[in-house]
Amino acid sequence: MMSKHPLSNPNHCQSSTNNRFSHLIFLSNMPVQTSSDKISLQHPKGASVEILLYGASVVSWKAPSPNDSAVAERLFVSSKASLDGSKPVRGGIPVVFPAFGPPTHPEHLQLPQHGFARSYVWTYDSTVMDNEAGVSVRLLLEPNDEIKAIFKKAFQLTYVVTLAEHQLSTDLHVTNPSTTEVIPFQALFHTYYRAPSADVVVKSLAGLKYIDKTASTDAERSTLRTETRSEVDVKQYTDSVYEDAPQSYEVIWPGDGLHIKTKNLKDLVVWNPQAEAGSKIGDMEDGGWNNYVCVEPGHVRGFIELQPGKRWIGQQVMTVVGGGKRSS
Ligand SMILES: O=P(O)(O)OC[C@H]1O[C@@H](O)[C@H](O)[C@@H](O)[C@@H]1O
Repeated sequence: MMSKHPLSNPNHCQSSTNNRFSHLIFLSNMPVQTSSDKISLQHPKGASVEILLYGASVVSWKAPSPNDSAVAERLFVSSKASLDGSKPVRGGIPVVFPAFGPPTHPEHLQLPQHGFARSYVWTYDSTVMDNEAGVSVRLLLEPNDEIKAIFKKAFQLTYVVTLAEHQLSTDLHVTNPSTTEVIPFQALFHTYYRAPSADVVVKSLAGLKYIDKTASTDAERSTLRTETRSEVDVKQYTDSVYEDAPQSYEVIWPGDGLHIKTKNLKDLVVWNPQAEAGSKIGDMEDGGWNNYVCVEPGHVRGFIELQPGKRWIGQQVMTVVGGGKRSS
């Protein structure tokens, strides 16, 4: 019996659908395609997603606008990004775990910047949902010998990517299989939205405390400031970490926009290097900073201490609202 709405039931698979017509439609559209290095999801109303197994990196999200149904790419990936697994992808949605930025926790000191989740090959686990409401897949990352050499904790990471008509959700599940040890970690979705950086603003940050990582001294970088702007722009080099944020934001520019909702991701990073810092990034295309804003929900101020046997889930839900339509 199908008692739940399909989107609320992640175990509702194509094989269990009782609608033989939608089954036929989905078979002909091939909603989930997997290859040795990539997973592609296709929604019948035109949206699509591509996920590299390397880093579980979402490298494309195309979705129609509710205004005019025109399907457009919603994410920015630098034309100089390496997509061959040789380094983390410059763009899309890299997964940051278990450390944000240069590692600071004593148990993270051997980790690279932003941790290791974005630079190892994940495995495709299953298709968790495949119906008219959405298409969803699950990927897994468990410790391999290289990870064990730099991070001593047992863990399992599960990543669920769900595509709906105007919406993309990413859920990171961190499981602690140990019976004795705690896992200290930070996590963040490093989402690069394709948007004109001269015009885009991020709303719902006024009144929040934040640190400004562009400041020139350590003392200034760690000073807690208060955001006074109701619309935060990135016309200048911006690298701000907001804490205890409302977990509901708008990223808007003339004619288009997105709404972002998160769970268990109390902090928000807004980053755009502009030419000042962007020209020093080797895999950033020339002028690439004009074409995106990173709005990155995470838990990065302080650490989550995941107790033995427990699971933590962090989620971001991104919805295209188009121009002229704003959530309240
Ligand atoms: O070059 P990376 O490691 O992908 O990091 C890019 C940026 O990522 C942001 O999340 C950080 O706040 C910035 O400080 C950093 O420069």
